[in-house]
Amino acid sequence: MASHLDARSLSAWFGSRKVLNRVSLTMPAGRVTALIGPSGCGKSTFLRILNRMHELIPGAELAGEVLLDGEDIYARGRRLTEARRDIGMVFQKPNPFPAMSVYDNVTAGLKLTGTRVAAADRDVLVEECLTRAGLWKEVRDRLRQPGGALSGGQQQRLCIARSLAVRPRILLMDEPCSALDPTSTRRIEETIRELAEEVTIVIVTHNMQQAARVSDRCAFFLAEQATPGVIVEHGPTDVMFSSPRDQRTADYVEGRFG
Ligand SMILES: Nc1ncnc2c1ncn2[C@@H]1O[C@H](COP(=O)(O)OP(=O)(O)OP(=O)(O)O)[C@@H](O)[C@H]1O
Repeated sequence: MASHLDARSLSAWFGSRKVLNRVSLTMPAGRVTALIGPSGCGKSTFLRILNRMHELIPGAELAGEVLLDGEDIYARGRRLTEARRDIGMVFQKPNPFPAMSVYDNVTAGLKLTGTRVAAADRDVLVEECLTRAGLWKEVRDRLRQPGGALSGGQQQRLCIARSLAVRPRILLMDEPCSALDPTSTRRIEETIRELAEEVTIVIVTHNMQQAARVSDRCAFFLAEQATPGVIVEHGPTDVMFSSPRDQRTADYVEGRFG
């Protein structure tokens, strides 16, 4: 069952510099939401707030609420590890443990998040996650080889499989294809579409074609003239691309700036 995520009036600071101002966005269950906007407008910061990674940066502050199926992940008594298990993250650069086997890479997150899986069930879990990440057929005969021996695109799908192993409710992806070639990019995009029914996905992308291909909804972030980032407009992807309400959205999606 996919979950929904609600960001309510999120503001963020690095030291005294405010970089997000009262940003609210609903990311519906079982949908892919793309965060788009020029460099430096706060997309990655917003994403890091969604799974409590922002607070790890020295000097970083935030205000607002993040509700996962109605429950605030920042509420007192909610543990950091709980939010991290429920809300997984895939980064720009594939980051498998290079010397660890493909198999062990998939199960690496279990211990870290305190997820128990009986030894007898691990083979099934590894196959399931690699299948869902669209990698099983390519690696089933290489499960004991190091993760670092895979191609860049395969490594990124291995990272997706690793994220899935702890059964997240939400998957955040920060420019997951920017280090990949076009073929690997298309493969990851297919994987995103296949996963979307079960896991709610939020993806940051600079590639407008990619946003149009993979997302159901889009949010356009902008930080004008050194003001903090805000969401100018959000809505169904086809509307954002074909008939945006705001001229700045139209200019951005048509490639006139950023
Ligand atoms: N660790 C940090 N310390 C200080 N300032 C930071 C830090 N990380 C980001 N910032 C600043 O916060 C603002 C928002 O950055 P962020 O990375 O969230 O933007 P972005 O929209 O994701 O950009 P890009 O598309 O280039 O990745 C920028 O002005 C950036 O310089």
